[in-house]
Amino acid sequence: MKKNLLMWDQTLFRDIEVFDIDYVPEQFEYRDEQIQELAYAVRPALAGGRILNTVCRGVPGTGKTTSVKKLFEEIAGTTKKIVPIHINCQIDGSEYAIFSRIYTKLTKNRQPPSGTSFKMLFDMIAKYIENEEITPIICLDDANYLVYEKELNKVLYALLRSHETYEHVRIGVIIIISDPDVDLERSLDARVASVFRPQTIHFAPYTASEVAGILSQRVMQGLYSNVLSSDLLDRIVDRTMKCGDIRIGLDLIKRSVMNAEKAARMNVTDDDVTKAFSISRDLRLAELVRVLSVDEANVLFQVAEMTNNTDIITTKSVHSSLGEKATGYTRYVQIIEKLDHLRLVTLTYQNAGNGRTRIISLRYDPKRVLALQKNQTGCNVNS
Ligand SMILES: Nc1ncnc2c1ncn2[C@@H]1O[C@H](COP(=O)(O)OP(=O)(O)OP(=O)(O)O)[C@@H](O)[C@H]1O
Repeated sequence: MKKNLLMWDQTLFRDIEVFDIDYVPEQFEYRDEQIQELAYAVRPALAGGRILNTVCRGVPGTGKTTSVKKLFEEIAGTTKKIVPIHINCQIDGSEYAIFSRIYTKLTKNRQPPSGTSFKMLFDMIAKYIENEEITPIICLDDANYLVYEKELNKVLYALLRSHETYEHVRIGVIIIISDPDVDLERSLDARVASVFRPQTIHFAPYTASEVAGILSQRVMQGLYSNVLSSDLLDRIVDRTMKCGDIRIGLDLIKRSVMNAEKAARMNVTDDDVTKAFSISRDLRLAELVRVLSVDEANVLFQVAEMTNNTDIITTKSVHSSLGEKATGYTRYVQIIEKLDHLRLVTLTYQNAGNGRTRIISLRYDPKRVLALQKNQTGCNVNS
């Protein structure tokens, strides 16, 4: 015990921040083509023209956010006339939240006065853009959440048709979608589709050698030499490929090294990686649970509880067992469908006596879901 405490300040990390999920790496390989395409879409705005609206598609952890952030850094260093704004739609998931964020970012931290209606908020943003003579480029990251919440059309309509009311306002849009099941064309209604004809940039999953390249670069930057052997790094690459998300690899390295530090060892062992994996493999699950609203989380945890004890779980049985935590049935159905979109549960129809009943199956081990319930407040898998 004493030894561990004394050794604690002898860190094995050269720079622990390089393993953070939102870290933007200096060296960013394998995505030159996509960044070129993004730059090509934005370039007309430098000459006072229109931006080519763009959709970036690819499963989680394929470098979409980082590519856009790289482009945004470059724009910010080149001109003050184009103002890039990155919005995380997992956090800002409604039209009002998105436009408040745009206002706050444009005006550098001024909050819209409380009670401001959407129309007033939009007017303040448009006037600011006209007065400053700027062109904002809005990146709606993880816009699939807006599709689930049926907010995407409203947001795009307001952004793309703004110049009809405000002559000098031009807003460029970059959308990032990480859910391969979202059919964007079918999600757009006709009045939006008529003005939104984006180009699509595809981000394919990384190959094993690309994952190895990215992770070993991060190891060199973030760890002292010999902390992680090349054999163990290979094992981590292997697990990352099986999970299909590079972020799991980054998290796994960080946790494995923290395990070694806790045991006051100078290097990572096989056991450190195994232990770390039992947590890192749930990275995505934990991220999803963390951003659920209280009502959504209540439904998910209820499904997990019932999965532990019941064979067949139906939409009706979950709703009635929620007791005083239950919302109205219409809202409840929206929640269940959202959990299905997020691939936390699967919904299937079953023809039962008086009409069609939906069966809910949890996609994860219920114990692993319920474990997140305990640390739901402040449950941050990055720390
Ligand atoms: N080519 C790369 N080189 C170095 N690091 C990378 C590369 N691609 C991704 N990463 C790292 O992987 C992590 C995830 O990348 P990023 O957030 O850009 O993916 P994403 O496709 O936007 O994922 P999501 O859809 O979940 O938002 C980040 O920490 C990023 O730094």
